[in-house]
Amino acid sequence: MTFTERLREENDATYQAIFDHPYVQGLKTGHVPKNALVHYVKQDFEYLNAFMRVYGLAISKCETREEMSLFNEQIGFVLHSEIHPHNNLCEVAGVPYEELQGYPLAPGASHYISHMMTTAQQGTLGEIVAVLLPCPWTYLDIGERLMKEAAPQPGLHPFYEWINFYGTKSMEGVTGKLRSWLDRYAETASEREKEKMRVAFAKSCQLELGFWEMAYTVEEWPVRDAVLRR
Ligand SMILES: Cc1ncc(CN)c(N)n1
Repeated sequence: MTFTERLREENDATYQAIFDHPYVQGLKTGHVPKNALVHYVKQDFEYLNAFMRVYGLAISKCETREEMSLFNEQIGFVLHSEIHPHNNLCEVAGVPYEELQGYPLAPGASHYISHMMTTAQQGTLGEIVAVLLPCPWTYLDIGERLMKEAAPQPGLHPFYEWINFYGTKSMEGVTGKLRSWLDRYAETASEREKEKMRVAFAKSCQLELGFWEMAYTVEEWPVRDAVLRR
């Protein structure tokens, strides 16, 4: 069993809880409340900005051009492709995408971003890849399962574009590349470093689940106006 196969097995319960979450099930049935769609896009726009910053920090630790190119490509993917699923959610909500950008982070998004940033600043490249991998991998899992279970048709299912984006090839490429790099890093990592990778990966999986919950419950800070914008 490879290192990443083991990570997937160890976190299977979290993957399943993500798929069973009412937000994800709402994407399947075509019924997600408008305020949950809006909250998700506001928070995910900021999350993906942070994700690109983490790729930037990873590049600062790369030894080879091959590694630099991997992270550089992924920044391009987030910038130019991952806007499509956001646009789908905005269309269903009936709100222009531009109106949902630049909002303060809710607690769930803030926690996840802090976890990625701390790992990016303090960790090795292997730990950084481990902290990032659940992002594409859990969405690939959701997308593939929704493609099978909802079998959405263009023009008939409101979230067809979203499901089609994550359920087809787009996430497979990035997930496969990050997995093979992580397996490679794990081959030469010490037991202590591998343990840190396992913890970083598991925590990101949990925070993926927390992100859906944050969006579904439209989570805000307890005293909303007391929080600074960023
Ligand atoms: C929180 C989160 N996780 C994963 C993805 C898919 N890249 C996303 N857009 N947002």
